[in-house]
Amino acid sequence: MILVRKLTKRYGQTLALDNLSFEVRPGAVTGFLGPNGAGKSTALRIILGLHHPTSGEALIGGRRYDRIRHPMREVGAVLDANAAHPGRSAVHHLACLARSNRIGRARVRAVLDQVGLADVAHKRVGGFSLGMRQRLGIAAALLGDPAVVLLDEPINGLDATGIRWIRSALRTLAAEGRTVLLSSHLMSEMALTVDDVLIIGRGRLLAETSMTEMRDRFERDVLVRSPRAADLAAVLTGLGASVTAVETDTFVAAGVDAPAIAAAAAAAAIPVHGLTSRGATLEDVYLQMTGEAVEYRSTERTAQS
Ligand SMILES: Nc1ncnc2c1ncn2[C@@H]1O[C@H](COP(=O)(O)OP(=O)(O)OP(=O)(O)O)[C@@H](O)[C@H]1O
Repeated sequence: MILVRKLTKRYGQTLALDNLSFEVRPGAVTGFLGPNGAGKSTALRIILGLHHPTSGEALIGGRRYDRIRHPMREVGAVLDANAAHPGRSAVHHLACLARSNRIGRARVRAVLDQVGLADVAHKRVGGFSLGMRQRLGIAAALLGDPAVVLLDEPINGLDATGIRWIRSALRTLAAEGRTVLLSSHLMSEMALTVDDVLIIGRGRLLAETSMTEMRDRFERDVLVRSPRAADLAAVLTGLGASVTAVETDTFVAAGVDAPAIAAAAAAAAIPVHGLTSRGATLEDVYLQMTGEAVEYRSTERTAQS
């Protein structure tokens, strides 16, 4: 569990975090989303004790990072996929980290297996692709078998195979009961990856919600096509939906989602030729939210100057 309470961080004139509070629960993948400069890295660095907040605090399992006796055993982080020295082999890199953190050598082999790098364990990191370096970063983060895992932009720049691998690795970590927090500036990267989402803009929390709730809130109605449109419309009205005819074979249903329409049509043996969920896409909603945050900030700045 990560708890961030009233975190404020100033860098000179820049207010990077502005009274930011949120919680990240165990057993789920949480996305930390915001445009460039929103304050994501600053918050992650404060959680990891690398930067000091101007005020407020960040707690991991109830304690500040600098009060944790064996940090690698409680929290693992991947801030930079290029953190390993290019001249070292993967196994050497991990063995050094394990030794300096008093972690048994057996964990090195275990994490290499876990991230699928066992076959290239003795190869120099300099020859690794970005996807392999990202896996090595995750292996390093998992060395101490921590309950909390933080990743800064882990998907950025990866190819489709790398993205698929990261997604399933994060799902596994969450299913093991760990707290998993990853940052990104792209909603498209988060939509298929995370359970919960925190959206920040200009250092402020804009939304703290689940992906399911985001979808439910913004996918508004369904365009339905059926050769027996009138019959299907009557069935859906009976279920409490409101229906507006568009053409003889097409109508719009609100208050009922596409899976429920499909199920109702199947139960009544009515053929369906098309179901299209409509409304703002997650990307639209995100851009609208963060765009407003940018506008708010520019007004504030003008007022101050
Ligand atoms: N060490 C620093 N000194 C001065 N200003 C900084 C420092 N680190 C961050 N900032 C500023 O604080 C704000 C938040 O930056 P931060 O890097 O945390 O955002 P971010 O959401 O991680 O962005 P990105 O997606 O671009 O990495 C920005 O205005 C940035 O310029």
